[in-house]
Amino acid sequence: MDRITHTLDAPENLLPQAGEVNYYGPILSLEESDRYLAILLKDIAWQPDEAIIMSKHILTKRHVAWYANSPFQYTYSKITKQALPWTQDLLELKTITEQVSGETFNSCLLNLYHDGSEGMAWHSDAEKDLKRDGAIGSLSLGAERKFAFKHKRSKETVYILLEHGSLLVMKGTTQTHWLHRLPPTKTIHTPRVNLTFRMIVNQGIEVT
Ligand SMILES: O=C(O)CCC(=O)C(=O)O
Ligand SMILES: [Fe+2]
Repeated sequence: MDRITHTLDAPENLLPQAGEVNYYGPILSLEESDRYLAILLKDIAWQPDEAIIMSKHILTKRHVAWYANSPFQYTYSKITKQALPWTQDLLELKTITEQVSGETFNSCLLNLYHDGSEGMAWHSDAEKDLKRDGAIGSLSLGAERKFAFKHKRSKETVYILLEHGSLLVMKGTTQTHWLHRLPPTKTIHTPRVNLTFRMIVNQGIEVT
């Protein structure tokens, strides 16, 4: 598969206004997708996500992990996490995502949804440590799940199915004007791994 050609023909913007979301479909072969899914399920340092919501300490069923170029600290849902060094497989997936999207990333937040009962609520990824209007490259492996965008003011909603081995790129003012979520579903009984490649800019808090 000649992945580099994809940068020349970025797919149409899925959003009708105020942001840019490109869905490239599967960018890995089925064999590569199956292989990376099995490796990531086994090798990633998966842990429940922690958050402080309305003064309550929450541990999610969904598991997460955080990798980056250097041991950045990253604050997300009021909890500060420290990045782990890239594994070989994550670096390969980062390179592929960069080649296809034409973007550059220095970190990756991974999510493991064990089955359809786990999802992610409406949010936007606009934390202060993220590059403003920077691209987020979202690679999906495993169970095919529905993903939704909702415009913050008009409430207009856009849905997309995220296939095994596929890439979705969110950029421009998407995080300013749109929320996104992964709805839970009763019909999925197998795991999904999602990798969101990001660009962290607040290097002042990098731990060396
Ligand atoms: O699982 C997904 O596809 C999206 C995850 C997400 O939105 C995030 O990690 O911020
Ligand atoms: Fe997100």
